Amino acid sequence: MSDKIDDAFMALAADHAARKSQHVADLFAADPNRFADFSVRLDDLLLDFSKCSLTGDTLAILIELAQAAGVEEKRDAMFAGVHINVTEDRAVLHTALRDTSTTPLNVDGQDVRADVAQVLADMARFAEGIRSGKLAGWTGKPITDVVNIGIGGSDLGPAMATLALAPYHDGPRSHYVSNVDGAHLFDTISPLDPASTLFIVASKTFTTQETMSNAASARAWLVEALGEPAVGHHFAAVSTALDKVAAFGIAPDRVFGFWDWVGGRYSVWSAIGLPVMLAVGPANFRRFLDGGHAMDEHFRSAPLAQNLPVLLALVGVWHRDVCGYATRAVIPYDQHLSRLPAYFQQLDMESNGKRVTLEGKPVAYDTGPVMWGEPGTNGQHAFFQLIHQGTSPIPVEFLIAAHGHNEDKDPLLKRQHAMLIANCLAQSEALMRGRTEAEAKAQLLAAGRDEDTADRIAPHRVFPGSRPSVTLAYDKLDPFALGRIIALYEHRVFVEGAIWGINSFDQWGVELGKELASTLLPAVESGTAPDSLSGSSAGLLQHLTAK
Ligand SMILES: O=P(O)(O)OC[C@H]1O[C@H](O)[C@H](O)[C@@H](O)[C@@H]1O
Repeated sequence: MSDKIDDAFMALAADHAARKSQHVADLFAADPNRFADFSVRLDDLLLDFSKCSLTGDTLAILIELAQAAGVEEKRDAMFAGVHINVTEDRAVLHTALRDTSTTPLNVDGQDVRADVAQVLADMARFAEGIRSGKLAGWTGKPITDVVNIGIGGSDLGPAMATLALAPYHDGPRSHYVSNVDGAHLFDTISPLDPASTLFIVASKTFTTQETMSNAASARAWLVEALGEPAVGHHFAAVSTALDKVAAFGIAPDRVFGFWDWVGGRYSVWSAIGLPVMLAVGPANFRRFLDGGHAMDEHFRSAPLAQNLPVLLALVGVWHRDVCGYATRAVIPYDQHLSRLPAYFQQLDMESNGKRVTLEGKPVAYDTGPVMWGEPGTNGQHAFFQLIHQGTSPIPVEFLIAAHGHNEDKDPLLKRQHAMLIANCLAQSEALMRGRTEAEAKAQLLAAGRDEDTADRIAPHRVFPGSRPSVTLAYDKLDPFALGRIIALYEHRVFVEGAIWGINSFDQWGVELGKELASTLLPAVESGTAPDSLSGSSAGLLQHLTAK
């Protein structure tokens, strides 16, 4: 870490220490412009971070920190195709997947623009064929159900986006199978008709154990019902490893490629998005890409102090490294975003859950926090107790649309959307404002409780307040808005990783478990624990394989 970065962190720590007992409500009282000063817009997308404990001075130091960490230079290197993923020696160019410009973009001597456009055109042709019924199943029945078999980045992105875009879903029904637990595949396909089912085998590497075993089982199910020759009509594949796909026996015109410069958790914009395109159609998929591109342009051009991904990241760094908060919750007040927390968990935690710098040295500051969440209002009735009154503050990221999709259909549904907004605002307001013991007691007395009871109960009804949250508000969750939100979070992860000096684009931490699982499979099947196994694992293996 450079001296300038250390200096900035030291200045932030001093600022935090000096204002530790300051209540955010007092910051609002002191500054009538606080909302305007601590919120930023990109068209209808508004990021409000005024309910966090930052002041203008804090923000100025955070911007210096971003400059000292070289965020702008690193961003430009990413967009230019420099191999910033140094441990895998790869460029990081998911942004190229949503860019329609024709200016050449050379990656390792190859202009990727034409490749991207070609795969998108192939996907659209295939999607239109399936959606129109022209590309039918083996017996001539049109495809009514699409089952995506993939895991991690080959599952979470398209599954999240398909659900998010449910109001635009006019293609075949979508299903997602990921878990190696055969129950996932079995429960999904049992009710389906093989003659009208299409499987998409989605795997960047085409070696992932879960996906390969689910694909083999799905193939066997299909062959048993329709015979071997039917396979070609009921399978498609998405991968960077085209040689391995060919070995699986999927016809080349049903194979959609992508490239090693697209990370798995950044791949929903690539052919991995095929099931989304099948669900909502190529035009809506294009709008999703356009939304991502709009955020890319903003990220590249807006000054740091007005840059949404940069500000979201700086607030994240403030909470993680200066305030010391170990987790952050993402709570979409949008039922269509109910898979967003799971998607963000991979995006954020697989990217920034790192303990060494780009140079392989231990990091000097805490890196990625635990990210978790559930949709609102459900979370309110489950874990919000701890967020309001637990001993460790948890920064919350609220997402809310000004308009729902159904509100024009029925006044009751319009009212429900108003209730959704009211609940979302109420939560962030309550977290920030809190309730003092005197207020709690006065309320109890007003409700007719006697003095002794009020004294006894009041401490339990105190909310400390000053609990941080940001709110991301948008007009309506359409494909464009979704693309913008996803790209915003991608770039936020990038900026945080750049400040911490880590590689946000590898994932070596998932390897050891995978290696051990493949060596343990024969032991589980034979019931004999290898000598190298710890007493615990050997004991468990014996217990699980005893009969
Ligand atoms: O797409 P695949 O090659 O099958 O990989 C699926 C997933 O598995 C891996 O273990 C990685 O941790 C993920 O980043 C990846 O998205």
